[in-house]
Amino acid sequence: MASVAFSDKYFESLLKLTPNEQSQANKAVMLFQQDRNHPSLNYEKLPSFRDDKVRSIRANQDVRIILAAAEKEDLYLMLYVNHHDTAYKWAEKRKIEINPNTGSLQVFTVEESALEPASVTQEAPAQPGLFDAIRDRQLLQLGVPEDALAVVRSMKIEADLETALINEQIPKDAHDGLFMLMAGASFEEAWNEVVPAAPESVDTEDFTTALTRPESRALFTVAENEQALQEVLNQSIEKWRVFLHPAQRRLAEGKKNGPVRVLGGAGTGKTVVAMHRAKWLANHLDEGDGKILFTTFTKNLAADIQQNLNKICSQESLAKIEVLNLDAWVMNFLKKQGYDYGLLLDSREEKKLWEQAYSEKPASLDLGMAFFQEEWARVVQPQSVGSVDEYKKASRIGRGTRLNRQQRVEIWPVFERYRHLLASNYLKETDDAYRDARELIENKPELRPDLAAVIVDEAQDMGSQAFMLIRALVPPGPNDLFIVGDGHQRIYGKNKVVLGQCGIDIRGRSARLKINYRTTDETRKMAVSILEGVEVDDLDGGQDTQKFYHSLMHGPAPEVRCFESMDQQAEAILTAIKSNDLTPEACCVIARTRREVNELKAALESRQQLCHVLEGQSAATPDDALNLATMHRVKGLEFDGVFLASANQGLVPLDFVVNSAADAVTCRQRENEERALVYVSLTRARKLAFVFGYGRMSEWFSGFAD
Ligand SMILES: Nc1ncnc2c1ncn2[C@@H]1O[C@H](COP(=O)(O)OP(=O)(O)OP(=O)(O)O)[C@@H](O)[C@H]1O
Repeated sequence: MASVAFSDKYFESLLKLTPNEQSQANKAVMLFQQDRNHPSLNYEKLPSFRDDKVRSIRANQDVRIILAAAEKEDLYLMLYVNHHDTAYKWAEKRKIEINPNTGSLQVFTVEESALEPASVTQEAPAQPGLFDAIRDRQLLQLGVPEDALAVVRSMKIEADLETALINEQIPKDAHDGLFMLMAGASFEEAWNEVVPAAPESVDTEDFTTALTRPESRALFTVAENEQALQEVLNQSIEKWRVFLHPAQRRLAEGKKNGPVRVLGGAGTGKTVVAMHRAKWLANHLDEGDGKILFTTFTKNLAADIQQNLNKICSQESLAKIEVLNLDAWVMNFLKKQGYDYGLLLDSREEKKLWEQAYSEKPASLDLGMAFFQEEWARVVQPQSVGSVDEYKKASRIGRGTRLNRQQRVEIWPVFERYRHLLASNYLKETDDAYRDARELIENKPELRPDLAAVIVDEAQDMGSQAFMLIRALVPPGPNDLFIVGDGHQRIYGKNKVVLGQCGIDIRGRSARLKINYRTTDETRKMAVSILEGVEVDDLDGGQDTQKFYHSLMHGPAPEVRCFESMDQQAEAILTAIKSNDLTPEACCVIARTRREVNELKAALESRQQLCHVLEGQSAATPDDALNLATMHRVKGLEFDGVFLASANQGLVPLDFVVNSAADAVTCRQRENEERALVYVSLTRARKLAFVFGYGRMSEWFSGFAD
């Protein structure tokens, strides 16, 4: 029986047809797989098609499917579907080839006269080309098809590269390398990134082998038999939409020799990769290997991930994956061992305990309560300091207030009292619970949960105790840990973790994702500019960078406006939703504090706008209701339209948080976290972002205001 493969473009075009036409197209493909010469299909090659392999079949009287045939291999690649004239026009200029250098399957347009590319700028001929410094041979090595060399050579400005991609004059995999060159990478850097496993030899007639390469699988889904074909056609729209980029696929699939760390800016598909990794592991685990724990920092994100996994995994795979935020996992585990403590999660209760402990402070030292809380969170807890002797020796690198040994001895009773208060109230901080669970497992290996692998999302918000526990959960070995995170999005005041110091050795197994699939480049740029100057870590003691982080989508730059009052701001939000053809339920109004969210809600409701505040694990947004949330709550989510609202002085950054820091170093850390919150908020936008304020606009946006 024939094998059928579908390109991403095929699904993209299929989704634009009516449901009836989609189902007719699906039926035609099913019939084609059984009997390609069935008379109703009218399988034919038109003389106007440039590529000899391109054919068409009928889905109904008007709709045509364009495909490429590798008849010797009984393999057919569905490329495009549309109404008759549009489909044929599309087919005329298409070429489908196996790239002789990279081995990937490429689909691209060849213009009538390749030397006269339609898309390039009309700049003066004297202007240098974007890729003048690169030889033809190098361009070919990066996967540029020979037929596209002329187009590449005629590119003068950044927009030319993008137009060529949009017009499909260069294949997607070749675009990646060209983009890196344009952004300043050397040829070697670009080549290592986009062709990390160059094939030794390529048979340009062997389509079956070409389809197995990650570069091709980023574009094609293969169905080898009838059942597989049914599955592909019946799968959810979400699945049709996401074709893993080769860089994502390489991470998600295959055996790894130990812990893997994946970094990447917002929207680069880290969670998607982590989910596909879970799926791959579940499909490749042997009987009796144990389960996969997929864990995150927040409960809400775990719930979202479970929902999305349900869409991409079979029931059998799902049964092998447990999705739970780490706090919940650790408390379940400890309760089963008879642990009698609750987690201290209520900040008011925490404050009460600190006020009592603070009474132990020596009168001779002028240190505020905030100092003790920070010292506890950044020194005592992460290093498991349990006695005054240990505290005398503890590392205080990065702390802004100096303390000599004698002073450490003098203030230790405050921490001792705090610990005592926790114990007498049957409370533990999360770090204590992580440590207790780890020690239990280390002392009694038979208690170690039956896990084959742990996948960690939002790793930047987890501290060293969390990672030491995670390390203890699975024995070191192949496929053990898969960790994804982004230091730019650290918003919960945690110390930077150094994985190597938690026994997690990621050397040689780390990667960085660079393409933002969610946000337009204009919004992304504004979000990144807020973080300018902030040093961001790579979770392992080094520095992260946003070099080559980009987005392929474009739109207007976020509109920044300051109004006279909250009321005017609310009115402007509603006007912007209407005038930009957005629906309220696909938008979110994001503010820094819960109180501000409530004020916005009142102002919007007084204008008869139904509102839906996202809190905890909220139910689905009702039709016509506008989402509202705090900056913390939108982590991991996405919306068509995002309103970063009440971006006023005093609120962004939140004065109270920044100014209550005990010293200059902590003050800077907190300000950086406030910047990260803005970065997270803006990068939730799929189509449009707005930054609105009233009274006095935040200084961070004064440069953008009109
Ligand atoms: N290869 C891809 N093709 C198309 N869409 C993709 C691809 N990878 C990811 N996406 C989409 O991009 C969006 C962002 O993905 P995801 O949430 O995994 O990113 P992330 O890096 O975890 O983001 P953040 O750190 O901001 O939460 C999602 O809508 C996802 O479906």
